[in-house]
Amino acid sequence: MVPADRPGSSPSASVDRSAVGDSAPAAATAGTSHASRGKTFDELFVEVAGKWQRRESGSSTVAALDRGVHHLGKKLVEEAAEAWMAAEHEGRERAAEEISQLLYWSQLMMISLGLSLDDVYSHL
Ligand SMILES: N=c1c2ncn([C@@H]3O[C@H](COP(=O)(O)OP(=O)(O)OP(=O)(O)O)[C@@H](O)[C@H]3O)c2ncn1[C@@H]1O[C@H](COP(=O)(O)O)[C@@H](O)[C@H]1O
Repeated sequence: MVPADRPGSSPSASVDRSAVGDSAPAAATAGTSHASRGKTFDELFVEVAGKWQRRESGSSTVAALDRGVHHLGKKLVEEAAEAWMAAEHEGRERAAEEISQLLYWSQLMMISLGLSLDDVYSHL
């Protein structure tokens, strides 16, 4: 469980409304060329942040966020290592799959800390 005094410790505190509120339909329709091959980073963020905000039952995202930053950090490192190994030994397709999981766990860490997409994009 995330400590109560940690930023983003509650669903309402963890989600930037600009990321999941009225912008959700726009995010879902933007970049429709991605529709046939998965989702964009922004679309996934809106989806998982919304699940956390609603405390959606049965969501593995909510269960993972409930375990807190330490768990998320371990998953982040695990997926980074798997992405590295896949890149060196398993080919581009497997590397792409592992990198997608790295992006997912990065998003969960962002949500746990109450970081918005813009908070991160401002450093790019
Ligand atoms: N994109 C992802 C995603 N990427 C990775 N993962 C999780 O990361 C784990 C990594 O898989 P690995 O193969 O490395 O590990 P594993 O051995 O299978 O599982 P572990 O033992 O590591 O838990 C997966 O088992 C998932 O739990 C994801 N879980 C969910 N999503 C998406 O997030 C959205 C919300 O999902 P739910 O919260 O489950 O509804 C949906 O669009 C999902 O597709």
